[in-house]
Amino acid sequence: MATQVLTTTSPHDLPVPQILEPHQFQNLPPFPNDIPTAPLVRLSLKQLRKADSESLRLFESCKNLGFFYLDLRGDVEGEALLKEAGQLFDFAPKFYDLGAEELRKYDRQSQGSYIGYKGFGSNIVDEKGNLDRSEFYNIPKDEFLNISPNPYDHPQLIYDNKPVIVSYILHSHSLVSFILTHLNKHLRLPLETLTKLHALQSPSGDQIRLIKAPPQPPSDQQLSLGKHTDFGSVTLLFNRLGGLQILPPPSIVPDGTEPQWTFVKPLPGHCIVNLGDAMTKFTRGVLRSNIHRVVSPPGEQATQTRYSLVYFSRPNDDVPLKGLDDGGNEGVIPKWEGEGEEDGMNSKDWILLQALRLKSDNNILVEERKKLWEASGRGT
Ligand SMILES: O=C(O)CCC(=O)C(=O)O
Ligand SMILES: [Fe+2]
Repeated sequence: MATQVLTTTSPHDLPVPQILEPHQFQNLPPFPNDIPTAPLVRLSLKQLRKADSESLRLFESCKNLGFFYLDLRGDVEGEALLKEAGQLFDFAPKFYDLGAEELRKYDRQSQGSYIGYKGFGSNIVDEKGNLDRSEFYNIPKDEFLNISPNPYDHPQLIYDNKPVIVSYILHSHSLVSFILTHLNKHLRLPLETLTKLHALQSPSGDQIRLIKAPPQPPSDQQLSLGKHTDFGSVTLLFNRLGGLQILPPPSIVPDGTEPQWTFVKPLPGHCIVNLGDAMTKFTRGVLRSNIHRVVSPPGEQATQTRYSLVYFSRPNDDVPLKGLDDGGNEGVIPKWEGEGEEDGMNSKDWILLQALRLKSDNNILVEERKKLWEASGRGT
């Protein structure tokens, strides 16, 4: 791969400490080396800062698969994010030790909000009406940056860790903006179109999600998280254990073979980046929001509790989810060819609808759950 020679020193080239997250990988059984893994392209943040070829690889990955690895090592901001992700992985077990009874006080699903806690088994995961096998806690950007007019309350342990949470939000948002800048360029959109739709200080559904999935009994395995695409724009994901699977599009599997659910192997020093539905809508299908799900970790890893850490970036609340106007720079985003004006639900309503539509529990009859699954459109 061709790289450009740097003639100036940028702040991103400063020496960086080698801290990061080694213990969290070292203390776990290894990811098996005899199972197929998903063909995510591995990009480097450091290269992305300086090499056009890396930027092009990013664009291609976002068109072909909508998922890629990003090596954060060797970059000041990248390493800061890795360090904070490591701190949040240390925080997660302590946080979930508060127990479901305590955390349920922060479940706002019945009030029509996805902020806070989602208990074990409260979403439908498949056409049979089975329930999920994971807990979430969603921490909203707006509340922690003090731009939410009506913040909810959270467990004290969250406030005790506010500095790392705020810093993780800022670094994640900044990394997403950087990725959006590259996509903006390749989509030939007017300067800053995408970053203005994702302004840090404007209200949005951006959030951190901390996930816990305990080991499942070998004789009774269900999906930990049902198949889905993310609803927002760009998702940054940190995994220690396997369990995440993608269903690759037919275009990238060998001719004559059917796409199979395939594990994404977690890599130390990297985050997994994937695009959500908003990016597909903005680009009328040029960029891909790929389907994925979470199952029990593979091999020996199945004996472990799986934590995972997500940052969901979403368009600002008032942004309509429809094709973007390329300002006359023809050629990348196809023109709207439907009847009349293109219509788009605003981001806030879209996220809320998607986030709550599979809400359920054991008190709802299986037949009802199957209907909810069908109505969600995820069976297709
Ligand atoms: O836990 C993971 O690896 C993925 C989580 C995920 O896809 C989600 O929360 O949308
Ligand atoms: Fe997801």
